[in-house]
Amino acid sequence: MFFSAEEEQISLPSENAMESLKSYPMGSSPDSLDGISPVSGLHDAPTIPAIYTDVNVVPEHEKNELKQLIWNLEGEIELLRQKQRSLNEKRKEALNKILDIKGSIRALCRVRPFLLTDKRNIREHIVTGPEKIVVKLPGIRKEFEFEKVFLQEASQEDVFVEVEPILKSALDGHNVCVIAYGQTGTGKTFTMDGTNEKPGILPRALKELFHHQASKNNSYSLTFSLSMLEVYMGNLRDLLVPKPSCRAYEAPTKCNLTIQTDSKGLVEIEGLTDVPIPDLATASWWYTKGRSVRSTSWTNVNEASSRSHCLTRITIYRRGDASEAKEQASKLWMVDLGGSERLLKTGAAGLTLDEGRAINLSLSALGDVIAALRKKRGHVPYRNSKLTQILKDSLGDGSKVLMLVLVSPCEKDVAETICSLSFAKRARAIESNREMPDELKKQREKRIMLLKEDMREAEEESQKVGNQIQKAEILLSENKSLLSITYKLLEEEVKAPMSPQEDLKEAIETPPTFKKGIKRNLCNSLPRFMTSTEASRQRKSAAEKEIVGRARSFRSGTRSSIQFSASQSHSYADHPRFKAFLKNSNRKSRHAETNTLLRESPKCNESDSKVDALPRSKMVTASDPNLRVIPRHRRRMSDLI
Ligand SMILES: Nc1ncnc2c1ncn2[C@@H]1O[C@H](COP(=O)(O)OP(=O)(O)OP(=O)(O)O)[C@@H](O)[C@H]1O
Repeated sequence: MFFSAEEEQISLPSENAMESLKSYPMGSSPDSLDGISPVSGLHDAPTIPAIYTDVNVVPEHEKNELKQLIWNLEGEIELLRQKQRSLNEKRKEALNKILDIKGSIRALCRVRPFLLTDKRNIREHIVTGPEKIVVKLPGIRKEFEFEKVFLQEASQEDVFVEVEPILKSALDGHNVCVIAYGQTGTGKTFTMDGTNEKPGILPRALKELFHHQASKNNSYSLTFSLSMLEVYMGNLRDLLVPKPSCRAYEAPTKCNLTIQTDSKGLVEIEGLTDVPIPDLATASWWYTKGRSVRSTSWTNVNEASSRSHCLTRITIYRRGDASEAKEQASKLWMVDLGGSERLLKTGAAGLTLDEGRAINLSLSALGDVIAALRKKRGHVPYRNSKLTQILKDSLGDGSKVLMLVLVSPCEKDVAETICSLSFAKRARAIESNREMPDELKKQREKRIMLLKEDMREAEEESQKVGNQIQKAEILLSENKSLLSITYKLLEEEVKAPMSPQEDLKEAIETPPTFKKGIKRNLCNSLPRFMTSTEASRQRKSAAEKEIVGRARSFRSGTRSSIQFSASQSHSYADHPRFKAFLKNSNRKSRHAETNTLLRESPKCNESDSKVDALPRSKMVTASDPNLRVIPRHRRRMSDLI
């Protein structure tokens, strides 16, 4: 158990012992053997004194202390877990309050930068501020307030920062929706999916989810699954089916999924593929696959215009520890809506015209639902479109919605821009800042700041507690391993108790061939056939080196692992009880070793020396895996020299 460097000498014969052994004449026994009755036959054969050593240096009280330490550690880990849970609750509460103040339906606006194909006007008709956007046309001035307006130079990262709180809300168990809305070609797909160089919200969200999953700061475990579908011409099409090469009308089975709502109001789409995503690589693979089969076509406005609403669902499964055994599932919807468009402008005809009509109809239904929710109307018209039916349990009570309105900077798009901004204004859940008295506005901002501070503190504290839990768990598992080794030793001891008399009896029954390893210089009178050969001596010397080496590595390994944990875990290493235990253990080990050494020497001269041979099964060999820890194992002197 707690070995010291000196202990390795326990198993080695001292010079005196060697001398005393040499001084015994062959066939005689030392005085100390007087008490043992002679066994017939023993005197006929040359009596080889042997030394037995006992390397079991784990006294009973130390094992009990170890058990106590494990018990204490388990208790303290549980307390830390409770603390972490309450900190997480505190953080969650603060986040909910922030989101409630901001509104359960938040609206942000992003203005797309000019593209190479855009015609730029000298006169600016769109003026943007951090929270407002003003559209100016001759005789018209329209101002729209938003929680945030992203200017043309805003990066994908800037946008994602605003999405993160809603992501945390999803991780906390809420159903949430991030919806990109806007005219064709304004950057909805760019914002949601992005490019390889500039990843959008969805790939960043996946990365963030897995980052959170790996974080040790959780008192729960997380798993995720992914589904992707598009609402195309009023039909649902699974984007993750094995061979999704069809258009909606070509494969009715997977292209016309049905939506079910259970008694609790939870929505499920029958037959929709839901793939588990154990890691980011798998998630990215499925996501790329789903994206690649989305229906797009060329229009006057966008050469790869999305002709459908694309919905990506990440289901978050959250399982707490034993006290919170029930698994919770929440949905994170990422919705890239089809472009809102005036059909004449896009040059749509035939199928594309029908697609545009279908998109517009469902967008209008979505607007109605959001407006009804905002006004807290008794009836919410979810059933008016497939899109709103699917999102029913993620738009209503307890859910959070983030709507990103994408607009074009071009003058030719002004009418569309005003339509999109009006849609978002209708959807906003709270009164805009402009309509709020200054005093109230300030109070609101201050409250949000305080809550953010609370959230940050709780997060930091929870992180620290998470680290403490991790360190305590390492320490606990080390101590458990030590204890299990100890019990293994005890079991072995129980299985094979060996009294000196038994040893003696067995020695008598041992075939004489076993005596091969006895050295001639120990007993000059040994017959030549009983002495070891040069090869066997070399083997034994190698075996002995291995024995010593193993013992040393075990001891140093054991100690270093404890020191590692102790130095890592401030809370436990600094704990007076733990310090005392380690100190005590080391002291006791040394004490035990010294005692063993003192005890063993006379023992060698007593009963053991009368036994000249043990069967191989009772001997410790270099290849014995239990050698490092065998209690009371006995080694014959003759095997070591
Ligand atoms: N913020 C931006 N920065 C750089 N390029 C952008 C940005 N937003 C959009 N674009 C570019 O504008 C073009 C149209 O964008 P995108 O396809 O995302 O529009 P959309 O709104 O999804 O259109 P549709 O509704 O027809 O699918 C793309 O070439 C895209 O790379």
